[in-house]
Amino acid sequence: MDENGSVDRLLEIVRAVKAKGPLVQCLTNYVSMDFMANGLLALGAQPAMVHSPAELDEAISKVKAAGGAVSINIGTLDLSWIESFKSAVAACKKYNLPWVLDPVAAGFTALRTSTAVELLEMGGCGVLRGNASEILSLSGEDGAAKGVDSTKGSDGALKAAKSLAAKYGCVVGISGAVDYVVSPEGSIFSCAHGVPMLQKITASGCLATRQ
Ligand SMILES: Nc1ncnc2c1ncn2[C@@H]1O[C@H](COP(=O)(O)OP(=O)(O)O)[C@@H](O)[C@H]1O
Ligand SMILES: Cc1ncsc1CCOP(=O)(O)O
Repeated sequence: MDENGSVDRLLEIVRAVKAKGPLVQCLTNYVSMDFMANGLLALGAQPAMVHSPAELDEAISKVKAAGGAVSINIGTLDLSWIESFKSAVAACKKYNLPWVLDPVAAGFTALRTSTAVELLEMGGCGVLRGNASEILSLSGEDGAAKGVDSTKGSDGALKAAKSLAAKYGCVVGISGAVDYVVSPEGSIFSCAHGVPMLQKITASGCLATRQ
């Protein structure tokens, strides 16, 4: 973390997560399901991949009661996933539970950009985390996404992240060589500890969003 951040505070948060073992309900893509479940277990959380509209309301009410979290990842988008995402956001709003969004490949196709924007417009997003191309495209710029990957550096998306954070009242994370976290008020935390090899395995960004 930079001079504004605190490694001690970060470690404190990691320890608190391990102590609590939060239930994290994920609506995520087929590519990352197993990797994300294992990554959450490694962190000390308890993953549950639940995405059917037939059980989302009940599941999310129980996640709320358990003090857990809901995360939405649009990675393998289709019309039935969109229905699930909207049901999940509606249930999060009903139970007053903030949710996390990973707008995978926003900007690569119009459906991905519009779906992510529609979900954000529904309200209640607590954290939005994407790569630079995704964050730029959500703020209306040309993010030049190359499929699920970014062609831009994370610092190039800082202005867009600030504007999205203010507009939707959520924390915005941009991953890349330097990971940035922007608060709704515009404070910026940075972590210049990118791991280039993480670009060589799929779903590392998906996992980062969950954590
Ligand atoms: N150019 C880079 N140099 C070093 N590390 C990187 C770079 N790009 C991404 N990473 C690492 O990969 C992680 C996942 O980020 P990223 O690849 O941007 O996510 P996504 O999979 O959503 O595109 C980051 O947290 C960072 O550690
Ligand atoms: C390759 C791929 N295709 C659809 S989802 C997915 C995984 C994307 O993972 P990440 O956004 O972490 O690169």
